[in-house]
Amino acid sequence: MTPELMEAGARTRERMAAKPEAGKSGGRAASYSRVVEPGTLDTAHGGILYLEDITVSFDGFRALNKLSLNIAAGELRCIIGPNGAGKTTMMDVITGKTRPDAGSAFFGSTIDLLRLRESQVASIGIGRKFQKPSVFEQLTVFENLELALKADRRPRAAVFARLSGAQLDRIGEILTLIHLKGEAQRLAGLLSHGQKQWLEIGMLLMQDPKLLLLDEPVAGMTDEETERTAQLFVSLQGAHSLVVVEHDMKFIDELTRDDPAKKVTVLHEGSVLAEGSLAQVQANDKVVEVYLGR
Ligand SMILES: Nc1ncnc2c1ncn2[C@@H]1O[C@H](COP(=O)(O)OP(=O)(O)OP(=O)(O)O)[C@@H](O)[C@H]1O
Repeated sequence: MTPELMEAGARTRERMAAKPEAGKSGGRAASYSRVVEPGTLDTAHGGILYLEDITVSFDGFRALNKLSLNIAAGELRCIIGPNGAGKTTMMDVITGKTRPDAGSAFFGSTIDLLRLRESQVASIGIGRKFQKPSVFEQLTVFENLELALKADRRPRAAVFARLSGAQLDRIGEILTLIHLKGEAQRLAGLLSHGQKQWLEIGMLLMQDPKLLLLDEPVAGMTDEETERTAQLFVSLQGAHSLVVVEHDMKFIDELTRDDPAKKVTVLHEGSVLAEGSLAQVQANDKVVEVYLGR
């Protein structure tokens, strides 16, 4: 092989390893290297979420200001930041609820999130948990999970359709994971606040999302429930990617305890102020000034 050919090959490999170009749809480089089904999640380059230079303005006020953030496949990323930092707006952009004025957002290398509607984002494997639990209080825990499995979301249709053995097994697994095995036949409305949060997380897991977005999941939980939730999330990393927005530093500490190098991102005024291990961001003067020192 000539040096020119080797050089050209190296350049092609570099291009293929690069993440998608900002603003372009579909990650052309990825399609050179292997066959990727349209709409299929491609994490071969290691990343599951790429936000680049996202800007969102509300009446001239920049809620997000050239925000860039990359999440690796299987990663559990904690996002902290003071009130108004842009955390919810960032989730809204990822899930198609808010369209940015500028920037790009890719799910894996090839799926351009900015071209999808909110309902499509949910169906490609991005699950979002809002702060307030929204379970069907008049149904049992089991029926809530059953409902989350079904395409037809009307409670009566879902409850009366027969479940396959595999589906029953899956519900059993999730019940164990969310610590509600003993409560399966209990009405969801009778659960504690923390248990309702777990049930809703279980309902998301029934859809087997690749990326879970969790907005202040432990707000209102007891210390014990918070610790169990941290254990649950840590057990999900790897098989799922998780982005956890949280104010509770004790919870962040519990989420990062298995790996002290685990990244924590601090948002401030719509941009990333700092990123690093929990110890690093806690020792960062800018972070102390805008957030932790308050
Ligand atoms: N629909 C909207 N119209 C106008 N301003 C908005 C809108 N949504 C958010 N904002 C503003 O954008 C900024 C970022 O808000 P956002 O809710 O994303 O912050 P946050 O980090 O989630 O805050 P919190 O921790 O309080 O939930 C805030 O100043 C907020 O007032």
